[in-house]
Amino acid sequence: MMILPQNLRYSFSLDNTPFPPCKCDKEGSFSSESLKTRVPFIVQKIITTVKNHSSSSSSSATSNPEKVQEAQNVIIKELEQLINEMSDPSATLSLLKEEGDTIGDIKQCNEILTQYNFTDKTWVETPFIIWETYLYRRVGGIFARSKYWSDFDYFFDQKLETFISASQSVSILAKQTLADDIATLKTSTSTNADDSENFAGVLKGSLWGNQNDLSMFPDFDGDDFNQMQEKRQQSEASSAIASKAQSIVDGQDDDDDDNDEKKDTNDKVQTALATKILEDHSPQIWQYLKNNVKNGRIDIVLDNAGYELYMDLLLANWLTTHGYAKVVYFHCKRIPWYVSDVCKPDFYWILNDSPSQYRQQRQNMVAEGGIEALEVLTQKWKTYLENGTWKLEDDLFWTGLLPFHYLPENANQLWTEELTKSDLVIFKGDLNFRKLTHDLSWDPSVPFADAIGPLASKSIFAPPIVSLRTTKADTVVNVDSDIYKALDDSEPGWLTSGSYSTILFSNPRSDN
Ligand SMILES: O=P(O)(O)OC[C@@]1(O)O[C@H](CO)[C@@H](O)[C@@H]1O
Repeated sequence: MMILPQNLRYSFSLDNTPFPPCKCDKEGSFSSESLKTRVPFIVQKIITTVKNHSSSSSSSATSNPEKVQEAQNVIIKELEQLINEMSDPSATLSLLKEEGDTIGDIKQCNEILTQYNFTDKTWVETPFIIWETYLYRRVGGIFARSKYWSDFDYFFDQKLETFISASQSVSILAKQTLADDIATLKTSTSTNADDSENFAGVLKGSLWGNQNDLSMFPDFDGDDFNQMQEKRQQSEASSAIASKAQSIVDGQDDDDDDNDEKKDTNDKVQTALATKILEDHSPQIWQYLKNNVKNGRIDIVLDNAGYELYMDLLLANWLTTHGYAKVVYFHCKRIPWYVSDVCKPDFYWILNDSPSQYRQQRQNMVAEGGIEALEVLTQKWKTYLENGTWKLEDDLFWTGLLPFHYLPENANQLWTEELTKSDLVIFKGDLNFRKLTHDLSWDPSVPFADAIGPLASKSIFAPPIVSLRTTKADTVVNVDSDIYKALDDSEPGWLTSGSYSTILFSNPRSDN
């Protein structure tokens, strides 16, 4: 493990980080491909979506079709301009247009762009996390400044596809969850041992739900939920991994002196490759919950809508029903974000509309009794929202340009009034992980708590933090060097395939 010196842990600044930020300067890298093809494709798809919507959801739209059309043309022009800038090697990040931008954080965004001279940097020179976030914020501004399109979610239809097409899985899980709920209510015989296994199950369900991220599959058409899983498997060289693991095992007799050490290494590598969880802190999280949290406050910083959100709701449901959470705060995005991130309407859609959508579209593709179970569950979740057991918030910090190292100083209210009062803050997904770790080219063995800097600091009352992430970008921390090397040697593209994951925990409130 590489431990960072204290002074480097806490003194982050955008232009002074302990490791270099991930950028697009390496030909063929994920970030460089993102700038060249993946992200422009996403913007192009927004243009198509806008063209296909002759009117927006705005109520004034129908009475003013010409104005709507005019506004549509302006939006398309600005989006095309954005695509051109991304491919222009001399273009720098321009300031966001302020006039008419109603999102609420335009001044702060432009201050950051100016303060760190991003307006003098080309896209290639700008850290990946900054330009990519800037891109989604700029698209948000283009719509927000348009009178007739300001409430239009250009990703909405795509977002629900993963939920609709996962009807089998959703309905089976609804039935199982309902059965567990009833059993828990009827008896108080559930023991901590049962809880431990059940908790690991819902936690890992929420973890793997993160594979369903449409910014990595912008052409996903929703016909088949398995299509996305299959695509992931195509990028896995499973046999290569198996043979690598085998060669490590075979090599264990080579040198008798190092036998025990080698066996430990082999076991560790094999377990990681078999479970696909490269570092798993779930036992520590469970110990913390069991011993410290009863009727507590849990926060979940959400990632993707649709199927992933459903898995997060099942996790929250379990924590609530089993008495660990008295209140769960869900944090979602204010504006459409990284294609499939949850906004408030996506959350309400699952609670209000998903059972009827299944009735209309998927009658024959759900488990028997599954829709009824989903109805009961979603009804219960609506009651949770109504009576304040669950709360849904969309602070603008989550769609701001800054990594989370700057959260305590830059989102004071969110930090002091909300997150520091939490017993556990669960950050979902890859983007949240990148923002937690500043998206640097870390030495992979740097501990999670070191990489998140101030968010692991006792002195500012940082809460216990969990990151549940399937790996879809180049940044990795808290992964054993042997495991990292085994994958790097055997499986090109493993870092960004989403096939591997980490469950990481930092607890600044513990005495250790
Ligand atoms: O946060 P999520 O949904 O898990 O992932 C978002 C994501 O697809 O966007 C980035 C590039 O756009 C990737 O690094 C990352 O995986």
